[in-house]
Amino acid sequence: METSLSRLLGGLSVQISRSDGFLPRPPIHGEKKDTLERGLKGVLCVLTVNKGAAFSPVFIHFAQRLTLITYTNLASFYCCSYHSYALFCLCLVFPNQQCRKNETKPAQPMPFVREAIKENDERETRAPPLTVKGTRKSVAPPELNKGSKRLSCVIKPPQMQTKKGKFGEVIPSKQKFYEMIQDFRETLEIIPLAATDLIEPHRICVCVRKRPLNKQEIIKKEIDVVSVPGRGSVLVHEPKQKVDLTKYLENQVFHFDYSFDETTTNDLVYKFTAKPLVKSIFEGCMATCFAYGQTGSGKTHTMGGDFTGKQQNSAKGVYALAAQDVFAYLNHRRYANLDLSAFVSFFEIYNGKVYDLLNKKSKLRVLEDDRQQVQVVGLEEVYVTTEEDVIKMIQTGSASRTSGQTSANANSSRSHAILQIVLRRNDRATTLHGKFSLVDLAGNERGTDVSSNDRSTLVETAEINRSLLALKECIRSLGKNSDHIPFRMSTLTKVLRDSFIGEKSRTCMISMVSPGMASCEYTMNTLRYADRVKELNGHSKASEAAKAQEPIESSSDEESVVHTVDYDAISQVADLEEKVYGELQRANELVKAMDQTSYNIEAGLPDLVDHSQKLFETVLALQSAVNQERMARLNQ
Ligand SMILES: Nc1ncnc2c1ncn2[C@@H]1O[C@H](COP(=O)(O)OP(=O)(O)OP(=O)(O)O)[C@@H](O)[C@H]1O
Repeated sequence: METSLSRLLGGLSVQISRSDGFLPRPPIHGEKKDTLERGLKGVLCVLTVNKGAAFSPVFIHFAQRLTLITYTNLASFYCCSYHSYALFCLCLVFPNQQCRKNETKPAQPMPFVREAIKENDERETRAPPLTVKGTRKSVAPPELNKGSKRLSCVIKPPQMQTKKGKFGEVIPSKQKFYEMIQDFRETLEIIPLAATDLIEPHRICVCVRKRPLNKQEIIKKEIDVVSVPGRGSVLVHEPKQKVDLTKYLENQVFHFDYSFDETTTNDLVYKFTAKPLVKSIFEGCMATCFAYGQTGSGKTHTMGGDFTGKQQNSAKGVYALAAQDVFAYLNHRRYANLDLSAFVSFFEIYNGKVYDLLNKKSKLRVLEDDRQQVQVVGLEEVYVTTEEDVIKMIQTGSASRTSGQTSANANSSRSHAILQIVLRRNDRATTLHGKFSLVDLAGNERGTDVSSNDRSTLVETAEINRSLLALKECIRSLGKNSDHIPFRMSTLTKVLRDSFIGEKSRTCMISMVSPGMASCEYTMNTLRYADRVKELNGHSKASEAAKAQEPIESSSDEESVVHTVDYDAISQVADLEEKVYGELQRANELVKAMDQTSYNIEAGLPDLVDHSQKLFETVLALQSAVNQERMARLNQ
């Protein structure tokens, strides 16, 4: 059991989870009403967790004193705050050695209650934070915190708290929230990531990057609702309002492998995310680094480089930084004897179709052979020898990605862009040695946009939704070491198939979030998605066992969107449209053959009949799929 839930935070909704990522949902199901009726202050969740054993949360009420009823090898217990029912959050951690099997713990005095931040500012009891052997930093013994990835943010002791910040330029309706957030922030101990911090090896690494408020947001007097205390933690201060119009914050906390605040440079992000993957491809791995997030959250800034005005500085993006290291490693004595060469391709996937960004955006086909090897037929793979070569290609490709569109940003957010750096041996067959795919994903907010009646928007939405869901499932399957990887679910996962299979797969997802209050919902969606990707990371068996005992629950928000529209019907149309297109291209070839003076109609006839039949059948199937899709949309 994770023992690092050792911090105290007022007003937090605490996610209860085991160290292997298992997350019971909802954590205090069924207890809320009871608690409310009895007029009690909250509920205490006692976790009787024995690593690998069944997870059985036992809930007991408490008022003034805490009484543990039963526990088995108790590692930690803490209380969840649900702002409507309880106004505090309590998190206590006991060292393992204090707890013995089937032992009943004597009643503990409730040492403090810290209030949630409310608009009317009535302060409830606030006693000093719980201390362990005189230290105020954590209620957990230091050895229990060591190496933890789930460290939460720390409440500063009162003497360390700074004075409440001055209210800045914020519009009046947001002022109260701004103040509450500022109040909350003052209680956080910020531990930013440093370049000297240890880089832990991960097979799947999930992290979050917050961008600063941009000029437009500052002009609109937008408030920043995301805090990054460090050590992988991210907090979203969700502004809420009760029926009596009282404003309050719902503070949601997430934990990832790394969290990068708004001051973090691309260099530092790269160092902790993609850099370890570059090394892995020299060791024969298939690595993938994804930039995920809503439009405008900083995906392109991170991958393609930051902007100075309208000019993108490609040398400062993860693409170029990775290329730089590839060339450094190629010349490194450790890898020089492998006799490798680097090749680059750059393509985008829009509406499930692949376009070559290095070859005038020509449309490419994705084929799977008998051995389930997926090929992007005709994709230009350019031999590169310097970082400058790659930067030029990034610039050419990026320009191609957006050219001819009225809104470059809007367009880019609808397609996935993939830069691949491939290492091949300098043998006759130019054998593949390792591959690094760097992916700037389509904006995830598109996946939730189901309000449109415009078919092309729906198709776009369906495709983005489908590919992002497929991606999540493939990474989760990789984390579970599952035999079945659902890569056929989307073109994106098809072309990245070899990144999801085998021991040699490495994945990193950088989830970008916008800080503004207006983006709060999208930010939450992004963080939930990232959380799901990470959930089973590296602890397949135990998590699966626990999962089997978990009641079947409704899917998370971002998944439920899928059911709003019949995406299958839409996808079916897209697939058949693609097939008809292919058949027509074949027809073109037949026409060309017939143009030849040497053409023999008698010999060619069976082929013509066969092809015409296929084309006819595919067109009929397309017609029927279009009708089905229409019906599905009408029945929504
Ligand atoms: N970490 C950051 N620091 C400073 N500016 C940033 C940062 N991240 C993003 N920006 C700025 O925010 C704006 C939007 O970023 P960007 O274009 O990278 O978003 P995006 O997620 O790729 O959007 P889209 O999905 O529409 O392509 C850009 O002007 C970019 O320079």
